[in-house]
Amino acid sequence: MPSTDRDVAAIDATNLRKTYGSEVALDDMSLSISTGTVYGFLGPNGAGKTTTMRLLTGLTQPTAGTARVCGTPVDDRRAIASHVGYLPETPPLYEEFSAREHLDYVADLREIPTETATERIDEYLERLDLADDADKRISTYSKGMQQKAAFIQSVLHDPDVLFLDEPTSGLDPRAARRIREAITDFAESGMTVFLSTHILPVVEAVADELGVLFDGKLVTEGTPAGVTSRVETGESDSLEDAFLALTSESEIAAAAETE
Ligand SMILES: Nc1ncnc2c1ncn2[C@@H]1O[C@H](COP(=O)(O)OP(=O)(O)OP(=O)(O)O)[C@@H](O)[C@H]1O
Repeated sequence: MPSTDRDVAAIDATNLRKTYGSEVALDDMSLSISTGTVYGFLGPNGAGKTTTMRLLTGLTQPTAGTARVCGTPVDDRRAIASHVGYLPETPPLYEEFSAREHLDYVADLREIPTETATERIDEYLERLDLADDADKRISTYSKGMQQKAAFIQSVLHDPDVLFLDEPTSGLDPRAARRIREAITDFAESGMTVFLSTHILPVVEAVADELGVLFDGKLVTEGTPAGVTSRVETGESDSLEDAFLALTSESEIAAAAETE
């Protein structure tokens, strides 16, 4: 069970900015996300989603601004590591290991007591239908099987805040449903889940709140239903229409600013 104090925001970012040379990846972005929230993070390619997650997990440093996760500054990498779990878009896995060996190794690095680790690993392997293949080498796995192993790796230490980059990418419908169910269960147990995905039905199914990022700026926030109803698309009332309308409005505004 995550140990977060519910009075402290799970994620608190103020005026975050990240540049790579002349490229502005993130521009003055502020966020406050309460404990136990499933936060859907949407944005077109190149909007700055991965950059945001790398900043909030302490993997990269901001050019300006500050961020805290569970009250801990993200530049305190050692302390942050115990609070966060991160499933990146291309997860690092030791392909010569089996999933079980890999997960045992990660549990060891995380200093999870052996008995607890074995219990969790068995439970997750079972839950994600990976138990029968757990002793085969990861190099023989399909993309979806690798994604499942990486997902287990990201939650093994029972983090307070879980960052997921396209967690259902490459998964068949049954596996995708298992991940969605796991996300909902985690949130019920008090974990905060920060979910970046292009798969809008996943956001609609699990997110309590969402934020839309465009060109390094947060252009809207709210509940999925709130965002959908606030945006007059003139078409159907779907989150997809709202997302497309928001990001094209932002594109027009950004073009006008540069004229
Ligand atoms: N290491 C880097 N060096 C230079 N530019 C970078 C670097 N990482 C990201 N960028 C630039 O920052 C911007 C934001 O990239 P980022 O990967 O955060 O976007 P994203 O929203 O995650 O995109 P996608 O949905 O395609 O994964 C892009 O213009 C990208 O080219």
